[in-house]
Amino acid sequence: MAVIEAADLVKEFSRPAVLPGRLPRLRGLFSTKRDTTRAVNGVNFEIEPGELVGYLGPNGAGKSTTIKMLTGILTPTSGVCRVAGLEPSRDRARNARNIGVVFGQRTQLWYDLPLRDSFEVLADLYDLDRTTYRKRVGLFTELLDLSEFLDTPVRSLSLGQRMRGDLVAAMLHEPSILFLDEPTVGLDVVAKARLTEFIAETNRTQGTTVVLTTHDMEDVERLCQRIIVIDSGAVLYDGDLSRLKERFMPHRFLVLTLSERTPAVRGIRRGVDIPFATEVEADAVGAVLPHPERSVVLRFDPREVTTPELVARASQVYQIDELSIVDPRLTDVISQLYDGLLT
Ligand SMILES: Nc1ncnc2c1ncn2[C@@H]1O[C@H](COP(=O)(O)OP(=O)(O)OP(=O)(O)O)[C@@H](O)[C@H]1O
Repeated sequence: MAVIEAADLVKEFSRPAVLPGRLPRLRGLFSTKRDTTRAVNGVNFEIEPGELVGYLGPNGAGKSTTIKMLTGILTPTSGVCRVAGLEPSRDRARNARNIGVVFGQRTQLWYDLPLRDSFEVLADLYDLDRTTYRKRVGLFTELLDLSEFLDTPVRSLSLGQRMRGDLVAAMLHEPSILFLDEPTVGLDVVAKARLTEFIAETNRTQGTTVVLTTHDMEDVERLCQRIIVIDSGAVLYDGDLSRLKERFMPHRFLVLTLSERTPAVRGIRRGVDIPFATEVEADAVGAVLPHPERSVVLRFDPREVTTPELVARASQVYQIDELSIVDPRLTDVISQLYDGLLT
């Protein structure tokens, strides 16, 4: 049975209309006109216990608004959401016991207190006994490499340390559901790797259900089996990441660096026809090529031609120094989805 459900979920924000003319703010005070934004526009999905789902979409798509409804911070305008059987906005306190939340843009830790004190306050809030509290703080801070910062005031922590602190705070009561809204934004590669490893491990070993919003496709590739993509408040795609890739990214790239001895490298490239492969611009692979002036990028579909076959054919035509196979980037497919280019 689904642990998180959204059924025809809608959220509208309304505010006094901005009126034309002089002193618009003052005029707004006396006007009954309002502007309405439909941030979430009839969203439906069901998430099963133990799933790790990426909730993706361009800026302003309605991701955070959905998460805020699922955490009980916002009340839906219409439709329903349920989290572990509860309607979050009606049962906020009980819902809070089942969920952990991290908003990457905002901390739930007390800025002037040492990290440890924030954890203590939260432990009191959740009625944790001392032994459980110590065990969990010990375990989580060790896993997230945070033990040496327990006595540092939050305001003196780096962004990565603070974010890891936020994750510990969200996990102290061992919630069965985690909502992570851009948890890796602004982190360096090491901090990001530590955080994503922790999330994956928690999902794997504890069976924690995780809903993750992010703009970072590396996080998505590393963590999510399933993605829900929304735009303008409505679901564009809901399904397995691997199926999305099979459907929209079946091709691969063979990148050849031609030998310097190849006479008139660029001349030779023109008009060459290799069956089952199409020569494309170097930027199609999305990586910096070490020798762009003598590189050839061939796009091919592995269902039509195997890599050894293609390499054999290419070597009949080119003198090759090096070659590599590159997968297309998820980020390209996702942006095409956002742009309505994929159906
Ligand atoms: N409190 C609010 N009052 C009015 N409009 C709001 C409010 N919160 C969000 N919105 C609007 O609702 C829409 C969806 O915003 P939301 O923050 O959910 O998007 P998002 O997908 O999380 O975007 P981002 O990736 O930029 O964080 C946007 O047009 C935003 O301006």
